[in-house]
Amino acid sequence: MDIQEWEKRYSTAFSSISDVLGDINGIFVAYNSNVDAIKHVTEKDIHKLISIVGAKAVQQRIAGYPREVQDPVDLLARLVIAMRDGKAAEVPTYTTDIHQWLMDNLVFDKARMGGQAGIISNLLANLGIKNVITYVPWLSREQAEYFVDSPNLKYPVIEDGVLKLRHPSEAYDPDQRPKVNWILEFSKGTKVEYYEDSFEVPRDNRLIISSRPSWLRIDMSEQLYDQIPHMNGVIDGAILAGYQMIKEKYEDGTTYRDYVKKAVQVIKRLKEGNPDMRIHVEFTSIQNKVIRKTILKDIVYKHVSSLGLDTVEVANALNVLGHEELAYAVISKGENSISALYEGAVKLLCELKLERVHIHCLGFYICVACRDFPLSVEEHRDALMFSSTLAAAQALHGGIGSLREGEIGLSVPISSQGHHDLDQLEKYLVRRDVCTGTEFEDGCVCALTHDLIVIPSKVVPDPVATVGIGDTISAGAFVAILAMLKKKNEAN
Ligand SMILES: Nc1ncnc2c1ncn2[C@@H]1O[C@H](COP(=O)(O)O)[C@@H](O)[C@H]1O
Ligand SMILES: O=P(O)(O)OC[C@H]1O[C@](O)(COP(=O)(O)O)[C@@H](O)[C@@H]1O
Ligand SMILES: [Mg+2]
Repeated sequence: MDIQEWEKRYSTAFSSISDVLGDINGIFVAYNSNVDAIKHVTEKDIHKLISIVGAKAVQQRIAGYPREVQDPVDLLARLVIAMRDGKAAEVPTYTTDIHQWLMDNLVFDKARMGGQAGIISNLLANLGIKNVITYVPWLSREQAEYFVDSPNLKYPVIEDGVLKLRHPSEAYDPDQRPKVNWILEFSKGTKVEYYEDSFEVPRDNRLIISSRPSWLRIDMSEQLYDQIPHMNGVIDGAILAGYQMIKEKYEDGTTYRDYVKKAVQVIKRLKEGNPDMRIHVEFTSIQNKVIRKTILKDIVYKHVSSLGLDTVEVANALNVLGHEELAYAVISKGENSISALYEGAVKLLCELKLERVHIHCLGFYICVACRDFPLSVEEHRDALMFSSTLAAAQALHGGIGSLREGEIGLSVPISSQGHHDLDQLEKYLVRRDVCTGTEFEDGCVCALTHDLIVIPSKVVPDPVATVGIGDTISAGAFVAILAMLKKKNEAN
């Protein structure tokens, strides 16, 4: 299908999804909200930082590929790697010294709502979903201020043993400290020269320095846990994220197993009374492989319906599931990478017993779904086009204040590179008899064991920021799916 025809489909999809979004009763979103301190790193900034810590030290540390930021050299090593590859990355830091060092040497441009759950909660409230029940285990006064001031955004509290839904500004813990992450955004074309090396940044992206203070827990009080089923009348689905925060061992003797068990119990409670409740997990960068594997095998497997990820995250997931070669093919830039992404998506769908896997890339999205999912491939495709429109609006303006503002994304052209990249996948699938070229043409393929939906996506050449676009895509598509399911159920 040519780009113009795709553009027409985009407009129709956006309006048909907009018409049904109001049918959703509500959605539960947990766990990670934080404050993002965003800094756009210029050539001058990066050279200044490298000269402070020493170019030779950075060069040596790059070889060690630090998976945690313990000092400024680790930080610079990971920043140079992310800028050199143009890849998104998130690295944890367990010390407040890094925050202080960045404050002293860089100073952020702006502070915004951060964390998948925080970003998604605000987005869905702004899109007008009737009840967005957001939950963060560390709701500080400062954090509460970053939630949109809207009556449909609610926080669960227990008052006299009864579940009440209040705005976060009426529910925060005054003794709780805020969690602040640093987002170091960089632009395509930025030139970096250091030691004996030099390069030009190939793509707009960012490095996230995720603060992990010792009080951080993916958890909820016993009382709230008991009351979860009372939310079931209000919500049609849940979006869960933030499991990357789980640590192998805690100072109090507990381990990741305790928190994984609790996380699974929460999902079970959410499904009590409504076993068909759909749960989406938004994946992210997880440096610790034990935790990454456990999240996939113990939380996602069998308990979750839908998974959203970017390219690097697909490779990371495949890697810990024992598909190292495929993981390597996914991140290699060659012609095989799009077919590897598709094969990877199918592996995740089958091995994790999911209903849908949505991979968002720059220029196209790939979604695989199980054959018996109660929506047609065309409906899945509408959800993807709706989400790509929102992503374009997010990249254009850095936020979406209403469904109307989301619609602005329609003015962003579909990526011709993404459209072209899909040709590689078509050739691969036709060669393997998965489908014919005609079947692939409109992005809807019914393969033997799964459905495959692909779309070329809209790409903003100079995004305001890249952080949070993936969350917007996955949440947008997932609520579109929930809305269409709701409509269908009501009609039956
Ligand atoms: N400039 C962009 N325009 C539209 N969409 C974009 C742009 N840059 C990135 N994206 C999309 O966002 C995800 C990033 O996902 P994360 O989970 O935040 O890494 C990327 O895959 C693109 O689909
Ligand atoms: O692991 P943490 O500390 O929750 O950090 C999550 C980080 O990811 C983000 O939610 C962004 O998500 P994406 O990487 O999907 O864009 C940031 O806002 C936040 O700082
Ligand atoms: Mg993401």
